[in-house]
Amino acid sequence: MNGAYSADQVRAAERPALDAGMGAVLMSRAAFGLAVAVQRLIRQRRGGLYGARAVALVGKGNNGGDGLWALANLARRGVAVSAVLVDREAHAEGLAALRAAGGHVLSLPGVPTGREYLSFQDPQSDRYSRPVGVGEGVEVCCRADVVIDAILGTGARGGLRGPAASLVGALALAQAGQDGFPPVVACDVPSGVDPDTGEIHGPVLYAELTVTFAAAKAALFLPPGARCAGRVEVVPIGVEESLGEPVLGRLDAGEARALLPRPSADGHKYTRGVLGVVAGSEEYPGAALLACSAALAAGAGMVRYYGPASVCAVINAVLPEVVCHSGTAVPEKRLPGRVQAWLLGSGVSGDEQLDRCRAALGSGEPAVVDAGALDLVGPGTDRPELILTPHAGELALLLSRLGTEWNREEVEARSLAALSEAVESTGVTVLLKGPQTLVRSPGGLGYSQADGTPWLATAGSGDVLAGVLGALLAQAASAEGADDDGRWARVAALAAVVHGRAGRIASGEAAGGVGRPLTARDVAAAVPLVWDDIRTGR
Ligand SMILES: NC(=O)C1=CN([C@@H]2O[C@H](COP(=O)(O)OP(=O)(O)OC[C@H]3O[C@@H](n4cnc5c(N)ncnc54)[C@H](OP(=O)(O)O)[C@@H]3O)[C@@H](O)[C@H]2O)[C@@H](O)CC1
Ligand SMILES: Nc1ncnc2c1ncn2[C@@H]1O[C@H](COP(=O)(O)OP(=O)(O)O)[C@@H](O)[C@H]1O
Ligand SMILES: [K+]
Repeated sequence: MNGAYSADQVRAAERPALDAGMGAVLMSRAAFGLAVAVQRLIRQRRGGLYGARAVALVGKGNNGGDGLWALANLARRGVAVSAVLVDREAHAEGLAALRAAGGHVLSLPGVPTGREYLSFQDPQSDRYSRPVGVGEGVEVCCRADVVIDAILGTGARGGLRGPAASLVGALALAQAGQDGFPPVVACDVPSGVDPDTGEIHGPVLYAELTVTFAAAKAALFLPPGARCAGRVEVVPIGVEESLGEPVLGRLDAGEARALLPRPSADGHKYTRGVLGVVAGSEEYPGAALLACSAALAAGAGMVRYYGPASVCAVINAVLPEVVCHSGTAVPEKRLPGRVQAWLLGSGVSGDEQLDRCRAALGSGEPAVVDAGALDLVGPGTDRPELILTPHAGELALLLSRLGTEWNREEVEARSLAALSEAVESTGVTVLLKGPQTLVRSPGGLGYSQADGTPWLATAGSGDVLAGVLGALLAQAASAEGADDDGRWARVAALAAVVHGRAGRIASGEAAGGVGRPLTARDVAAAVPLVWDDIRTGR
């Protein structure tokens, strides 16, 4: 499984090699991987390396060291390279290598002393270091074919400070306002992003590519930092065996393919999983229709729908396969008919539908708890087999109801903290929807999936996800074995894969297209195609 690791885990994995005096070897592997990725990017854009310009923003630590060694490598291949030092120290060997390869060294003014244009403090080679102000630093970057962001890596604490913050702030403005701003390649993690939480404090550049070493850092899987990282390429440096368990997993195509349920030769509809759906209402019948069609499309053996007679009529006019029950729920009683799992809450409104949700929750089967039913889950519920599916706004409301005030923006800025708080307070599994879908269950491994497309941000898309997850949950609950602690988070992550890939099929991106608008119905219709699409393990 693809996994993401904390800075401490990566440091611990590197420790034996560092103790054995192999620090320079690890750095040369990292820098070589970075240089190769930058060369590829330059070739794609210009056809060749000769005459190309690369600039690296260089911090004081080993992240800056990687950037300096990578520039030296690029210089030997004909690229005109410059380092902009943003701190008053820099990795000494990396700097010497860059100078030996003919690279230029520029340094920002040292802000704290108040002395203007303080040149880089290196007595042996001062003459090679040209002081530049922030404005010139920006110009140098704008003229480059690629900008390497090597200010901070796993040693970052808090947002960028001092001269680095001034330069990156000005560059971020240029990047936001200028079409021709060169692509940024982040070294290990985008500087200014917390490597463990993905939180952003202060200015940050949006990378087209992040070249990360040994393994992805957690920030590359976590919003909002992950949105600054672009494509992520992992460069092995020889310490991977010592990494242990990741803090966040990500199902790849091969794993998802192995997990997708398939009927056994002697299976029947009940062994394939019966899903009970309490969704929609007279006000929002569409949510029920979308959830039921997605559940059928994701392979449920049977879908039973519970709701008002008028919604049953709408559903059966379009989906005759669905078995509808329009009787009202008797408090404290089970709803009629056996099911293996529930989908509750998408588009529900009114007391009758909420009573049905309560009855279903009381039955003890696993359940997807969406939208209107989220209010029924309280602190200390302690049922990992309940999977909540809020988006950021709904999670903020849930957390506020549980006792800590959050708003949507805060959840988006600190999504891992918000998710963890919800899981710890309720004791249930939570899937947080968004460009990266995050999943966590009590005590279990978390997942971050990024399989979709922004075209999925369309009304009803969440109802389709809930339907897919309900069907996969019913199939998982009816399957024998596989009753480990991680199964609820895993099935939720799998649903995010199916939903995301169905979105990419519906938008044309899975077939190599640039993307086109889609409707939630298109996504539901594409769900069965995921079983084919994923077979090649792409
Ligand atoms: N170890 C290895 O073998 C390998 C490591 N590798 C590479 O090393 C990177 C980790 O290097 P690192 O540990 O030197 O930390 P790094 O991220 O460069 O920060 C350096 C210094 O910056 C400072 N600083 C902190 N926060 C700040 C802020 N907000 N704003 C401004 N300054 C701030 C802080 O200094 P302080 O402020 O505490 O004096 C800190 O000490 C890793 O990401 C990878 O690229 C690879 O080559 C593979 C082999
Ligand atoms: N920018 C994006 N990139 C990829 N997927 C997205 C993006 N924005 C939203 N999504 C996905 O689209 C779905 C939207 O769900 P939701 O917000 O509940 O919509 P609705 O309530 O309209 O059904 C979620 O599965 C979410 O992960
Ligand atoms: K960096």
